[in-house]
Amino acid sequence: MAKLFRAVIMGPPGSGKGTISERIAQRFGLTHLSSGDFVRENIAANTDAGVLAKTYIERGLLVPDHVMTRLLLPRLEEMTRHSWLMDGFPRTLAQAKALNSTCDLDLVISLNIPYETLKDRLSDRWIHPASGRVYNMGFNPPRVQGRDDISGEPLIHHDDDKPEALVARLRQYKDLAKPIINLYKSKGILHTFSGTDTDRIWPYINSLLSTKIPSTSQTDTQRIPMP
Ligand SMILES: Nc1ncnc2c1ncn2[C@@H]1O[C@H](COP(=O)(O)OP(=O)(O)OP(=O)(O)O)[C@@H](O)[C@H]1O
Ligand SMILES: Nc1nc2c(ncn2[C@@H]2O[C@H](COP(=O)(O)OP(=O)(O)O)[C@@H](O)[C@H]2O)c(=O)[nH]1
Repeated sequence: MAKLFRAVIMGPPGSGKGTISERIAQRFGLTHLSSGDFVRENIAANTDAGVLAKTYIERGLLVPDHVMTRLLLPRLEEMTRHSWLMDGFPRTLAQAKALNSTCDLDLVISLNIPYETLKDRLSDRWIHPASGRVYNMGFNPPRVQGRDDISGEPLIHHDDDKPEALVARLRQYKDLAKPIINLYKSKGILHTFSGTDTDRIWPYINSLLSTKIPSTSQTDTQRIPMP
């Protein structure tokens, strides 16, 4: 069997983690794991961890580390036969250390996007809450305005994505991400990409991954929903 590939994508809110993760998943056959989607699935399924997580999300807070690690790490341990890309985790140094003790990461992508760009993108971000599908009125608009392409259900705009909330979210990201980025830098697995357009950053990420992911694993792996 080809060597498995494990990667993490980091970046501030609106930096394109979800958009780029989808492209990577399609191009390289990695399973895209999103911590936010996973939390939402647990909330919908009313699991103990989901019920607890909801109380934090409703207050606009991060879910505590012990809840996140309890939710995610057992799932990762089960994914022994799949290459994956994790989006949204780790968000704290404690989470990064817990992840370290579960698996050896091959690569970390860090997105470095100017504040003005984030502000513009998020003020135009529309989400289908049930699936987590994301649209942007200029960049990837839905086929029917205000409606999800697949389900036809209404799209929503999060209060969190308004410019007033963004400054605080960005500050929190910077504070929490700094030690994580330093950790991955010291391990020699950090790759940072800067710019204002996903379409311009993508070719660099694509060529980096082409050198790292053996071609056999690109065909051996398949996309599966998270167990
Ligand atoms: N690794 C994590 N640690 C703590 N809380 C998390 C983590 N991942 C997700 N969450 C919780 O789930 C919520 C939704 O996560 P998700 O990543 O979808 O959206 P977000 O925080 O708006 O991020 P972004 O704007 O970067 O896409 C977060 O706001 C947070 O409360
Ligand atoms: N205008 C524009 N919007 C983009 C670009 N890349 C992503 N987006 C949109 O910006 C928003 C944030 O992207 P997303 O992938 O959700 O970022 P995340 O918060 O880091 O996961 C979404 O509405 C995307 O559709 C880009 O290059 N230009």
